Amino acid sequence: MNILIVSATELEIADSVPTFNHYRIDHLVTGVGMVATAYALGKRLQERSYDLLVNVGIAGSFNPEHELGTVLKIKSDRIFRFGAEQGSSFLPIEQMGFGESSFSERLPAEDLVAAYHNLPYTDAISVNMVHGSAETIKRLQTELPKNCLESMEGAAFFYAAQKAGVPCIQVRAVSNLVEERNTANWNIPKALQSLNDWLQNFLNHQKRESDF
Ligand SMILES: O=C(O)c1cccc(C(=O)CC[C@H]2O[C@@H](n3cnc4c(=O)[nH]cnc43)[C@H](O)[C@@H]2O)c1
Repeated sequence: MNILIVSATELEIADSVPTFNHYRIDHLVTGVGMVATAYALGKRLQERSYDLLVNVGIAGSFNPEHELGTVLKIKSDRIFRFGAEQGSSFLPIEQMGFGESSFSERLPAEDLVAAYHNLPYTDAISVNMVHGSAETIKRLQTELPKNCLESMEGAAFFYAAQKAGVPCIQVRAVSNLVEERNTANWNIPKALQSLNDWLQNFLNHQKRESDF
């Protein structure tokens, strides 16, 4: 199985580069945000073909009970607030007739190993502006699924993969709660450790399985 690992930053995958090299697995660092991700992944998929795209990264969680470092797989991811204001309400892009805002994982024909299946699923939103106002966050906690995560790339990753017709999965580790901005509460090292532990375990099992 020819796998491409996709992350927004070098930092998010740095600890796993020796594993990528060992198995000759490609990786792509897109830059932060949906525009950078869609461009970089779209370009790469014009140049090379893959059996599976794996987006990994850190994320914020809307669930205040989430322990930092928790690793989750993303079932579907939505470009947040993609549409138009209509008076005091919001008109989604779907209702405007200009496309879609929500995109999902697509599993490959070859079964994935237990390291993937054993992860809990959640949904996510992708934002251009990280939420940091207590008022907005309180409202979103009632609107979004309880364990919803927030990143700046996931929906664009699924979008580019869907456009190219390539199976795709997304796995994120919680680095922070989505709360009034206070980066002193973040634990990026813990999230990176659990994300990369998971990634290396997944690749070790998946590559061994595929090679038999
Ligand atoms: O300094 C800040 O306010 C800040 C806010 C969000 C992210 C960062 C980063 O340095 C990491 C960028 C990277 O992390 C993902 N991420 C992590 N937590 C969140 C979040 O709460 N909301 C949205 N994105 C988040 C994101 O996908 C970026 O690629 C610094």
